[in-house]
Amino acid sequence: MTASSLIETAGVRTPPVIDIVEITRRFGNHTVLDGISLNVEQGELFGLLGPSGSGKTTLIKIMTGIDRADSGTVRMLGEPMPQLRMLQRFGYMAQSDALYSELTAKQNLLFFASLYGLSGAQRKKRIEASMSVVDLLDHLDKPVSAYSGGMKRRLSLAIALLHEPAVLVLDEPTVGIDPVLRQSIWAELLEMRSRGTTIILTTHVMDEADKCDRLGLIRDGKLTAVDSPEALKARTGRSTIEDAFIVLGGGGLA
Ligand SMILES: Nc1ncnc2c1ncn2[C@@H]1O[C@H](COP(=O)(O)OP(=O)(O)OP(=O)(O)O)[C@@H](O)[C@H]1O
Repeated sequence: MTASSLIETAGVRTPPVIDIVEITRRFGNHTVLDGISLNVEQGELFGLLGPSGSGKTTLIKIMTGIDRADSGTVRMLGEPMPQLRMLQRFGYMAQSDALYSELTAKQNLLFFASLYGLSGAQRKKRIEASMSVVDLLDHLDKPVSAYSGGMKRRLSLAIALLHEPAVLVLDEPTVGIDPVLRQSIWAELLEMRSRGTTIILTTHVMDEADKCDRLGLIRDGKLTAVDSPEALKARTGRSTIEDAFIVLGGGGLA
């Protein structure tokens, strides 16, 4: 770990929750991530932005140990990744839903609860709390095959929240979710952050980007800017994040 990757908190050096050093990932001769380094600190809400195909999902998969980098290192909560036992310490919501469609929502939740080591009254409480956040309590016993696309996204988010993980990694969590529910999900994310949860997410939605503590822009395999939304706007003299990133990255984000 580099000296700069440590923060000083009340005299105690706390390692970053995510510590990425010089990650490179190639698919064939296409270098998707080119020497990316990034720290995310405890309790931060960090947003990754970038044009479609810029490598956001690839970086997130490497962070969580689902994919491996060709070179570079990743630590989560001080542990080198990938590591199976870390599954209990972070929640991950993939872009494409990883659900068992022939099972009911509840059976899916019970499966992930056992993976996370939840049982008994705690398991029941957490299933109800997570499904309440995504407004799916009335649909617990429906097979996932009968869920709409948006309901599947919401169930995937409930699964990521199920074990109250220290770290939440969410790949476009609100795609396909209506504006009212999107707001209540954001209220919950902000509440979780205030309780100390570290949240890393990707988004194409600019008002969501504005709610993040810091943003990272990926472009052509590199992190071209990392800063708070306010600082990025001030630095570029633009009033919106979208315009700021066009200045910083030389292109649109969609
Ligand atoms: N398994 C793979 N094999 C080959 N190429 C891949 C693979 N996974 C990703 N890529 C390529 O890597 C690049 C980055 O993809 P990635 O999914 O990380 O982008 P993204 O920024 O998340 O895009 P979006 O915003 O559209 O979700 C793309 O060109 C994609 O085609």
